[in-house]
Amino acid sequence: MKARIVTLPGDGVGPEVTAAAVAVLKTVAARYEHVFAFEEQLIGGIAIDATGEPLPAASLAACRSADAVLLGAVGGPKWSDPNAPVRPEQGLLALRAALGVYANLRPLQVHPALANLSPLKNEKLKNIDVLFVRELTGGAYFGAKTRSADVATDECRYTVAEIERVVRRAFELARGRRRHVTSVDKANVLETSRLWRSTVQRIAAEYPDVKLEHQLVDSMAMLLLTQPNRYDVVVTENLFGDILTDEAAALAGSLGLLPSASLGDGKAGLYEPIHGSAPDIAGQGVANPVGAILSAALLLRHSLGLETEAVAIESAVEQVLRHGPHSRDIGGHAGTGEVRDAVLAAIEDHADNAAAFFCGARACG
Ligand SMILES: NC(=O)C1=CN([C@@H]2O[C@H](COP(=O)(O)OP(=O)(O)OC[C@H]3O[C@@H](n4cnc5c(N)ncnc54)[C@H](O)[C@@H]3O)[C@@H](O)[C@H]2O)C=CC1
Ligand SMILES: CC(C)CC(=O)C(=O)O
Ligand SMILES: [Mg+2]
Repeated sequence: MKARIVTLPGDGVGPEVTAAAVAVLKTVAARYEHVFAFEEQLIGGIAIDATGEPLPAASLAACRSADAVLLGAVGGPKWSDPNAPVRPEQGLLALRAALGVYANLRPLQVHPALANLSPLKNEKLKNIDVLFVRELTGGAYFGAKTRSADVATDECRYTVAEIERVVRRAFELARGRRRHVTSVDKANVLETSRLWRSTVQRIAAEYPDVKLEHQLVDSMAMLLLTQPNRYDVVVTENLFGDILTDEAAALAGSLGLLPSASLGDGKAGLYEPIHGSAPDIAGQGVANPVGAILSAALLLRHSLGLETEAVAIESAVEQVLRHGPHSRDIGGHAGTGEVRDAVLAAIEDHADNAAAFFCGARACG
């Protein structure tokens, strides 16, 4: 198949991990006979430096017409002055809103080879398979902001329509999994959460085959650590989802491991690791590329419909996590390039084995 993929490497480790993910996609294209055309565009701090804008019009136009967008990360100390007139993160928020990607899927699994890195005891880490569905284009990140000398406000606003569409997506996804949705809110205090909860309750009636439970976000933060294997699909609003998924990444062993897919109503999507620009390690060639590489797998699955190829990447990553090489954040000494090369080699192996199996089954020469 032919596809146009826009890459937005961004800032800090963003370019390092995006380059690894692009290398993986190029290997998949060569091996499985697809034609992926890549177009790199600016976003974030690097875009501010070049154009004064965190999301230049040319970048947005390219993203709007792409089959999928692969993003690294934005932000960093250079652009973090609280009084700065414009910030890199505004570019990412504007992109998510403009593309209408309201459902941010953040899968969490814990690889047994990394269980010792988790702050939890090993027995708590068995059978963890959670899909977070984070609302991505509403809530406090997008509400009106005010600021005077001694008071500031961030409006948290949700409409019923915004809640309905992401909650329906969560229930649909649960039907392909263990049919259990946990909706996380703060309905004992926040009006937006009471609207969230009553909307979830109403939508749940359309899915009688899916079990629903509600959980307040503060106790959910605790339960994620004490009973993480209880959860299947967790749906929540933007800010809560942002925080809970970084917490969840600690169970897996590193923030550098988790991918994400941001989807709207069409096929096109935005794919990015859940981590930020990691300024503390940027430029050293040591960032873990696994979150970005697994985001590329999600891109193949959700935007291009290439399930076999997505599984090939995921199996390759599984093999590398099992046998190494490992980057520094997960206890190894390998650089980003070494991990990338190991994943590329494992993809080739996976494809060779699949071809041998196919030939064996057909008794071809
Ligand atoms: N989607 C995005 O573009 C996001 C951007 N940010 C921005 O990133 C900047 C830094 O934010 P932080 O709170 O420090 O979060 P961060 O996610 O960049 O880093 C937190 C910690 O995780 C480590 N880490 C992150 N990714 C890693 C990787 N791939 N391999 C190994 N270690 C990794 C970092 O070294 C750091 O110790 C800020 O400007 C923030 O606004 C933060 C989160 C998301
Ligand atoms: C706008 C981003 C910096 C928010 C964030 O941390 C995220 O989406 O994970
Ligand atoms: Mg975050």
